[in-house]
Amino acid sequence: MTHTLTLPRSVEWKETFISLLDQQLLPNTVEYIKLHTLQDVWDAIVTLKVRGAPAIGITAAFGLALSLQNYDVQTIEEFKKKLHADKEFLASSRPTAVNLFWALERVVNSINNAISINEAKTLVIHEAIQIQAEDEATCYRIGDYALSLFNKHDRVMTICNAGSIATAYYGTALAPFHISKERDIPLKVFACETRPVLQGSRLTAWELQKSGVDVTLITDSMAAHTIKTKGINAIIVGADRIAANGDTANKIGTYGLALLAKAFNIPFYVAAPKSTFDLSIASGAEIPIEERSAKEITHIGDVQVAPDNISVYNPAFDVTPSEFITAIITEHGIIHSPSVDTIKLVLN
Ligand SMILES: CSC[C@H]1O[C@H](OP(=O)(O)O)[C@H](O)[C@@H]1O
Repeated sequence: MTHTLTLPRSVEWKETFISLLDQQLLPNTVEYIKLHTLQDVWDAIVTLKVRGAPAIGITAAFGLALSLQNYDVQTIEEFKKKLHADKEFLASSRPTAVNLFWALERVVNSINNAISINEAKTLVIHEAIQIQAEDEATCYRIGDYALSLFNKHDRVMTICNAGSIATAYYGTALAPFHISKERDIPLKVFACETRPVLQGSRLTAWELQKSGVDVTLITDSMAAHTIKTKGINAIIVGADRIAANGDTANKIGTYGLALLAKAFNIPFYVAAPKSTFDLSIASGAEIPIEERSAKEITHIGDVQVAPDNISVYNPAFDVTPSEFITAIITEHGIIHSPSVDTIKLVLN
């Protein structure tokens, strides 16, 4: 028997505004806010009201489609100049997830041959809608491929949230779990809470529980003990930027899980769309790692949990070398033992 899924969506295009699920309020409050300006979109990305590489790219694309409705320009050249400036502004919001830059570039390039302002406006809106629609189909394919790697009763660990709300729908690393419910496959998930922003406890636990998936929440420090005592069969994570050799940037803590997977001799999978690959960089050494505010670590909500004036280091991502990655699961197929050659083979 199959179950019909109804998963939460991160963002919706409403023509005169963007409807956004405010992920900072989850899991206690499910609230969709209205974004009316480019500044609203920039703020939403910077403050993680929307987060997750594909969801950031989709929201930024809709941000351009929203902003152009207020352009006071007379020529297509002026239009293109303003759109480029808006693109640069949104590109300054977060540095690591390549989907942001990929989506912005794709929208701006969509009007390269436009000869009128009206034509350009239509093309931008169409391209942004296309990006979201394609990502939903992409995530389903990733989930389908990922599911083929698991056995029916596997216990799988994950970190952060690479779920439906981090993408257009379904998610990447969480897609197999959602789809497993559609197919009555009883996978069990162990979700790391993912300090400091708690995307695991606040978002993944919430999302999987809503979907009816068997999910157990652990703290990040429990990962090794849980793998040993709970018989974890595999680890699957999302990605924010993958270099040409397969080195992968993902939420901080991911690299540690990859090392644990090696130590326990269990597979470590990365689930990511082609749009998360940055083939312009040779290795993970070139991936910019976002550092966020100290308050994310010294406070939990409004409660201070560290002494005043303490030094803090808050990298939001780390890079897992490709040698620790068993396979990268994409919509074009599974890249086993990721390398320059195996990536080219599957993606081209
Ligand atoms: C499907 S991409 C999800 C990816 O993005 C997360 O980072 P953030 O919550 O800071 O945007 C994390 O790295 C996830 O794996």
